[in-house]
Amino acid sequence: MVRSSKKWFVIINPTSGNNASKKLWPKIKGFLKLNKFDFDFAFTQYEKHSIKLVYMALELQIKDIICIGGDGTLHNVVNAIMTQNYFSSSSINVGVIPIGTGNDWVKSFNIPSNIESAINAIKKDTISTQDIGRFEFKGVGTQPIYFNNLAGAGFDGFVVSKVKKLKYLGKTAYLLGALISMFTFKNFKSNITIGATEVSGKNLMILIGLCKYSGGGMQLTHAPNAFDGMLDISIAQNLSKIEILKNITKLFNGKITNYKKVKTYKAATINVEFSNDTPPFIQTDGELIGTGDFSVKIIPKAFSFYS
Ligand SMILES: Nc1ncnc2c1ncn2[C@@H]1O[C@H](COP(=O)(O)OP(=O)(O)OP(=O)(O)O)[C@@H](O)[C@H]1O
Repeated sequence: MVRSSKKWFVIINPTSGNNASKKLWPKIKGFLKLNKFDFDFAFTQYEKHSIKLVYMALELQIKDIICIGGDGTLHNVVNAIMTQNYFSSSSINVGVIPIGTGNDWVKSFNIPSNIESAINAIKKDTISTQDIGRFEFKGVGTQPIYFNNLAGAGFDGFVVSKVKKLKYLGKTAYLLGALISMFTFKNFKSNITIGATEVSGKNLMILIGLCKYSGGGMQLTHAPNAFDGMLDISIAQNLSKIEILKNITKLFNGKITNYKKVKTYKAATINVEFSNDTPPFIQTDGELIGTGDFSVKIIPKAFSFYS
């Protein structure tokens, strides 16, 4: 049950799910009131605005946040939680009503996509606390970026750069993005250090996962576990276009990690240096973040959510 003294802050990204959040907000607001949630709310007005909104809620001592949007909105909420100085990150609790295009993170935890069921799940007051990835570009002095689902460099980042323009198509945007990218993407050279293991060579993509699904339901890492204090890493080596096409269904059923040119690892850290003149795109939780040499380390049990 929702504790009567609890105050909530609801963040709505009106653009997520092809503007579905905006359309559905009156209905969601009605359900929240019906279920006696005591809440304030705000719409995001620009990219990453949810970071400021979370800071604002925490300043008002509101530690229970409801995030209405897709993976990108949740990613920004997580980044706010990991960079604020008001409370320990794991003492802030986030409920998610998933109204995005991919909605990948919620799938790992069976958080319902139906609005009423998602609210009922939050009402149960059951909290889980998962690990978070801390991504940092090397030598450029930019702030770390935190991710709660998966980071990817190479083909994966390239697909995300294409998907942005295709999101009006809904979930098929990711598959179509992968097919389009296949023809133009070029494999890249890199030196990778995973824990104490060094791997050099030409690769299609490097995936660093915490949870099971990304790219609109693809399963690209071998044994992801968001609670084991480890990164679940896949390196897809020098696959040709034909090999990508032949294996495309395996991207969705989890069997891609059995393919001979896909190597999997578990480690608490990874360092990646690119030797191409044009290093590949990188994405975290489906958000394109740029390109360059980077490192990632795990932060165990840092993010709490209603499960
Ligand atoms: N008012 C706004 N105008 C434009 N962009 C916004 C606004 N508010 C948030 N955003 C941006 O919208 C982007 C996409 O949001 P989100 O990922 O939640 O939806 P989606 O792309 O439909 O879903 P998914 O990531 O699950 O496929 C995020 O990068 C976020 O920073």
